[in-house]
Amino acid sequence: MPPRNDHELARDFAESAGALLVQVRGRTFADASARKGAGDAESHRFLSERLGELCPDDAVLSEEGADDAARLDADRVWIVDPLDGTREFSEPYRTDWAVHVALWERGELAAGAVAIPAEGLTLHTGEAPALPAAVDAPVRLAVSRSRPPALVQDLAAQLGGELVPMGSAGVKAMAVVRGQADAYVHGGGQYEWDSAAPVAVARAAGLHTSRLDGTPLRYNQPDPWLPDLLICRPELADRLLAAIAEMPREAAPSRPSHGGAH
Ligand SMILES: Nc1ncnc2c1ncn2[C@@H]1O[C@H](COP(=O)(O)O)[C@@H](OP(=O)(O)O)[C@H]1O
Ligand SMILES: [Mg+2]
Repeated sequence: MPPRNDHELARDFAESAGALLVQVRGRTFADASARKGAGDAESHRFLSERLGELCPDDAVLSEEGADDAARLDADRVWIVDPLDGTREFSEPYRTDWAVHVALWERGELAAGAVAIPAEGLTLHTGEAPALPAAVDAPVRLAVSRSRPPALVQDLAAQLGGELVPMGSAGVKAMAVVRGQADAYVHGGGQYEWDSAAPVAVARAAGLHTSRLDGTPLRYNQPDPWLPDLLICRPELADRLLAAIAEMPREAAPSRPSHGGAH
């Protein structure tokens, strides 16, 4: 059935790019570095073509594409990460990688989808799952498996919580939506495409989303660097924000050079 609205469009884009990535992964199974390059490039090309075909009047901000300043005057901008968790995609048998497709419309995220193709799962803003009931147990913090920020390790120690390491910003945010973790706390660097779709889906599911200082996450900014975020169950937001405010400030991280939109 053809998509009826922007939520379903976002879901279809993410799901079909994910299906393509599953094929790329199979084809390049023996060569991790070829797999990374082919995954990023082929998913980006596919999404650019589909967006151009189905939404020709909308602007696009993609991790793998050249940034076009025209997006700053556009009413609708698709913010996409064609392959989030590229490192995990390149490792055999891991399932923690994702495709992010979000739609920003006149100042706010209007729709979004996160596909986790290796699990055959796509979560989207048109049909966000109900949050599992809260349980009285140590807080579980989803955290990067390859570069866990010191802030999150200190926070877990302070709260008596547990770290749940995994790859991909989308997979971590969806772990909170799915009840596999209670919060995703990130500091030290990221771009808009890493969090736009995950944040859209998390909001639709009723989660708290903000910067680490509690201020709103803003998208389609001139500079897409958006270095920190908190996504958590709503009943934990005040406690986590208060604890984060007490943490010693880390030195500003050096910003990595970026070969795509920046
Ligand atoms: N300090 C940092 N600076 C820039 N990007 C970062 C970052 N830490 C994490 N990211 C990005 O956030 C995504 C999730 O990372 P992680 O799995 O380590 O939590 C990755 O996206 P990509 O895979 O699209 O590059 C990664 O590049
Ligand atoms: Mg990413």
